[in-house]
Amino acid sequence: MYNVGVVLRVCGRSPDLKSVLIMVKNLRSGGGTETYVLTLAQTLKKQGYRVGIYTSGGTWLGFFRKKGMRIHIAPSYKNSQKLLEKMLKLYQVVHANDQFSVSLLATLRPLPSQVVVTMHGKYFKPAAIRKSSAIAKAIIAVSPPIYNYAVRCGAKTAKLHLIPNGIAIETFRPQGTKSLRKKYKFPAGAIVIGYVGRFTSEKLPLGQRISRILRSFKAGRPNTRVMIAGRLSKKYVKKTGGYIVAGLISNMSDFYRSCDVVVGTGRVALEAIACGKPVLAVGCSGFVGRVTVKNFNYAWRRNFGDHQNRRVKWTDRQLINDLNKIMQLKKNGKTQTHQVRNLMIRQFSSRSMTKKIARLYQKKQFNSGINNILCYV
Ligand SMILES: CC(=O)N[C@H]1[C@@H](OP(=O)(O)OP(=O)(O)OC[C@H]2O[C@@H](n3ccc(=O)[nH]c3=O)[C@H](O)[C@@H]2O)O[C@H](CO)[C@@H](O)[C@@H]1O
Ligand SMILES: O=P([O-])([O-])O[C@@H]1[C@@H](O)[C@H](O)[C@@H](O)[C@H](O)[C@@H]1O
Repeated sequence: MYNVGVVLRVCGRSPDLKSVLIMVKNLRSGGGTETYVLTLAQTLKKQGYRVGIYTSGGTWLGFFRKKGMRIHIAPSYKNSQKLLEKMLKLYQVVHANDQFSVSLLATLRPLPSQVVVTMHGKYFKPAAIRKSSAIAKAIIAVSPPIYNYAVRCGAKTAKLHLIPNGIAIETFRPQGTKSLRKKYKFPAGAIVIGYVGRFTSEKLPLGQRISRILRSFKAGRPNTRVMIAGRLSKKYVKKTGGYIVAGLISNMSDFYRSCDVVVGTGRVALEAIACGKPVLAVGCSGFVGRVTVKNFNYAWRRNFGDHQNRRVKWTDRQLINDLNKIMQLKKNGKTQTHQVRNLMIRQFSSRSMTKKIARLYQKKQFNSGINNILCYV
């Protein structure tokens, strides 16, 4: 019997790289980096990959374990070279998701050869981007502004790939329960507006501002209810009758389905669209407004308000006007929402994201940077 690896090598190809160690220093609850990692890991597993997660732990460790993830804990992350070297013998590819992981990988000797890095936001410092460019065979930017930012920081374009976030559309779908309406005893015909985002770091002022606007929007509208969700929302926002502060939610699809409109950005916007809801996109970098078929591409090129080359100011009035418009849309609005969902599903499913990423895992040669960007926009 021939050994498959030997046969492939004789043919000039390397064996399939079907095991991946995904690195993320912190597993914090309700964060986009964490849900990206979880979605990627689950989809890879479905496609036959062996997946491990290398982390120092965090408040979402139990949640990840419950989802069946194999976790390798390095309590002292920064100094965990010995453990990481051991782990790297068990996996063929390593996929880093933050700058701490890149820095740790860069201290190994010899350097691992099969490194892929995803940049989720501008919090990747320029030095970490240059390090990624030196050690990785591929760097993924999750949106065009992050791609441009990486280029400006000195990443080699031949290694850069624009691959948008992917959403598990089998979980985030219109069909299913709307149990939060029952839990919070909303009347049958209530109009429910939901805001979702972590109340930490750069997203704290955004969350506080939107919560304030929604509170005043609700006043004088007895049939309207507001639900605020996200890590630490309970610390920063006060609940009052009909204005619910739900805190951290672990079953987000149920939350979206319980809403009539969702305000959010980044993955939140994509997930709510997948659940068939009209979305008002506003994020750390600016305001997009209602996501429509017409502005869908514009919205995605800004990661639904989270990423932009320059931060753009917006007014409370813009958000209120768009909310009013969404409330007034009836049948026509439903058709639009359905069409937006179709666009989303075509481009942002976890299957299609993982397919593109798996191609990078298998990749040996680099294309020119121009090809990389044209493939995905
Ligand atoms: C400022 C910035 O650059 N942020 C980026 C960061 O995510 P960031 O952490 O800012 O968050 P996102 O809004 O993209 O996603 C939040 C995630 O947390 C989940 N959630 C939220 C609240 C809650 O109570 N429970 C819960 O599970 C949501 O379902 C969602 O999947 O990485 C994401 C993935 O590449 C990008 O899309 C974001 O643009
Ligand atoms: O700032 P914080 O909320 O402690 O942690 C956050 C993570 O939960 C999030 O997933 C990531 O995308 C952010 O950049 C940040 O690291």
